[in-house]
Amino acid sequence: MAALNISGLSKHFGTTKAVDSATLEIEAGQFVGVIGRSGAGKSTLLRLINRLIDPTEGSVSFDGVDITKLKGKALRQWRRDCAMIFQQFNLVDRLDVITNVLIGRVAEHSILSSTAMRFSDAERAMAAKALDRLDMVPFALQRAGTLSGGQQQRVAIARALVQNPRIMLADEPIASLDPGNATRVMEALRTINEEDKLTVLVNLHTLDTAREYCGRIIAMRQGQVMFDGPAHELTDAVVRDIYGADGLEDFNEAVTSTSVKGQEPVAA
Ligand SMILES: Nc1ncnc2c1ncn2[C@@H]1O[C@H](COP(=O)(O)OP(=O)(O)OP(=O)(O)O)[C@@H](O)[C@H]1O
Repeated sequence: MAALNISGLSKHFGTTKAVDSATLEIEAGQFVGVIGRSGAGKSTLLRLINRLIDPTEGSVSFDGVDITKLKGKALRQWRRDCAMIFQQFNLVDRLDVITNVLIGRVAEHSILSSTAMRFSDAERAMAAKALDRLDMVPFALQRAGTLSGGQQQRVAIARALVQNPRIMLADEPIASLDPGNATRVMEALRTINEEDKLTVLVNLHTLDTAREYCGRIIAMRQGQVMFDGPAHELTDAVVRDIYGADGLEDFNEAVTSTSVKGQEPVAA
């Protein structure tokens, strides 16, 4: 049985079908890229999986458990199992890096101990190990707000790792980064996928990145899954079929637009 089974999943916002009857099976340990233009439904799909939102129709199950039906403690446990990386990192700028990573452990604590930021030595060791995997130990005591975007995203990945997740979801994790930092973040996700055999589902605007890192690509358009297969099968011709003549240019434009935040694109 696949680790993640998505069946007839839909989410409507008024008349907008953000996700429209998606059916997907994702095996444990896969590195899956979800691509599509802005508004295609990629974020909504991830938010349905981690239960930030509830579906209009359909189900999502993980290892045979229907997570769309979870409530209370079981739902909180699922949110811990299902780590989420966001485009804007969501770190606490004024706190140092190691404390931001330890926030990934807060769900394991009582309200009192988490408010007081009391963490065990074992948890501190876990946070240090996660930072080490992301080459961020030298920054452990620096305030998160002083780091570059790429460094902040690596801290966010470390924070996700200390949750001991069973699946990692990343919603456009490199959309705000220059190409060099984008590569480091994607490499970090790849290493985690390979070493921990952790299933990674990552939303991407850029086709080239998806082809380079993701063994499997899911292409969405207007809420629907238009392609689901190995990266090498998503040829330029298939992209044109799905997205029309402008499809490739759109995705290439997305590559350029991610690289303009004050930095020149790095030559290939
Ligand atoms: N909370 C909401 N209320 C109303 N409409 C929404 C809401 N969330 C998403 N939508 C709509 O659902 C559609 C899919 O949005 P979604 O954010 O999932 O797309 P996306 O592919 O992730 O786009 P982007 O790359 O811009 O993040 C869009 O038309 C969007 O406007």
